Amino acid sequence: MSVRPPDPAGPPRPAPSSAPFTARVPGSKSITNRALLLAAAAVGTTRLRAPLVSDDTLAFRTALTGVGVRVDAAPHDAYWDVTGGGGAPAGGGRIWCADAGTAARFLPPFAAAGSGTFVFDGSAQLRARPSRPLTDALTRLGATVRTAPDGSLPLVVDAAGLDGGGLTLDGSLSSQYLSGLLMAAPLFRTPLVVDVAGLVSRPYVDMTLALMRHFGTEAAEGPDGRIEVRPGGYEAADLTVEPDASTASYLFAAAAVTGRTVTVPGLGAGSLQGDLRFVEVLRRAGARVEVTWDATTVTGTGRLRGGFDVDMGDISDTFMTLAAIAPLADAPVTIRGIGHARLKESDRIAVVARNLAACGVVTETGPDRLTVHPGRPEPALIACHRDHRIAMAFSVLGLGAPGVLTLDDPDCVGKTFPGFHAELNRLCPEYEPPAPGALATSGAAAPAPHRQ
Ligand SMILES: O=C(O)C1=C[C@@H](OP(=O)(O)O)[C@@H](O)[C@H](O)C1
Ligand SMILES: C=C(OP(=O)(O)O)C(=O)O
Repeated sequence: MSVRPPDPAGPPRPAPSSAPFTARVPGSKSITNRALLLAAAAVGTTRLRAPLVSDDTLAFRTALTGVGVRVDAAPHDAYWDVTGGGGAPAGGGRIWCADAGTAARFLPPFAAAGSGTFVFDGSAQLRARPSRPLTDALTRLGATVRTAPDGSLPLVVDAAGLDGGGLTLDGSLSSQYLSGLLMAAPLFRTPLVVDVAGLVSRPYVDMTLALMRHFGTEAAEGPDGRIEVRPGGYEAADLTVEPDASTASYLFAAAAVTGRTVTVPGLGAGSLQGDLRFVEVLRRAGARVEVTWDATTVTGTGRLRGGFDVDMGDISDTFMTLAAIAPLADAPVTIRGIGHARLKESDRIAVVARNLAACGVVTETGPDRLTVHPGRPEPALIACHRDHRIAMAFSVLGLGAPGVLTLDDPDCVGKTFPGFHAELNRLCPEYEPPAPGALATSGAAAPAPHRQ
């Protein structure tokens, strides 16, 4: 990736176009992977329109086809037809989760409700992420689960169906354990009642419950917060996947930083995704935001207002988008409630702080917070740590500080948005996408630095 610095000898760079830009944001990873699972468990064939096609969803789809689920893709992946088995998988298999947290947390409960021996593994990055709350919960429900000594991947599930019962679950590290258990629960022999403590990322659980309802199963949530799911299974139900709200955050932030107008159709007040609330944070930073039922538009001023403190615990995938552009604000910005973001593709608080420090920007961190001070970024090599969101967030910072930033691994965006660099270039022609294969991934042979 590269942003051409203005050439002092050349003609002045034209001001950013004020014409509204309609962004092409690919489908939601979280909706695609939930819908794949629910359709795989359902009776009948579900047409999943506009699915996300990226590393995480292809890993999830391959995992399901590997255990006997049929997925027929239309030309150019306009839709996937998923023919469910009307229950949990039988016969066992080896399941490669790659880097996908959703695969590692949603598929073991689904398998445990079936029969056979299932072996789950993933990349070194995924192995480093915690699974213990989920594997402990499955064991308490009667499953036979073997894990690495720290409770994480690789794990082996000897499945023979599951009874439900009462369960207390620690939700403070990730909400994905709860989502995985809830989606599998209609396939259990008896009702499951879950009492969850310290839940982070709550909007993702609401998305889980809404999609379960779409596929025909209603979970009951009591006033005490307990969630009950009765046996019953799922029915096929066609679905159009919304654009991904976390992905849209980079294009909205680019609008805020460069003074452009960006509209994302298909993503509005009717969205299932909590991460759309990121636009409220941009509003606090001075951008104009319009949310209709089915579209969202952000218009930037080219200047960012700081001096605020925001809890992003429910929408932590978007905290890096704010943190990376925060040096361009006129006063410090503090982001709180994001301790669990240390357990994702990278320790995101530490990695953001180190990359901002490399740019000469002052930050302060705590176990679950980050403060970013204003500063003009200096030339730096951004260490992505194979984290797609670090790469995308710092690319947007580069728009506000032309000529100074280099990503060590631009291709890691493929986890959720393979076309990211091309789309940012379509919005901001001054942004030069990296040439394919021009850069090595981190950890491989020394990358040829790519200047922004
Ligand atoms: O359920 C989901 O689809 C997700 C939940 C969130 O994880 P945590 O619950 O671990 O915060 C989010 O970060 C992840 O990208 C997707
Ligand atoms: C945390 C993320 O992914 P996952 O947990 O699904 O691997 C993410 O996409 O930012």
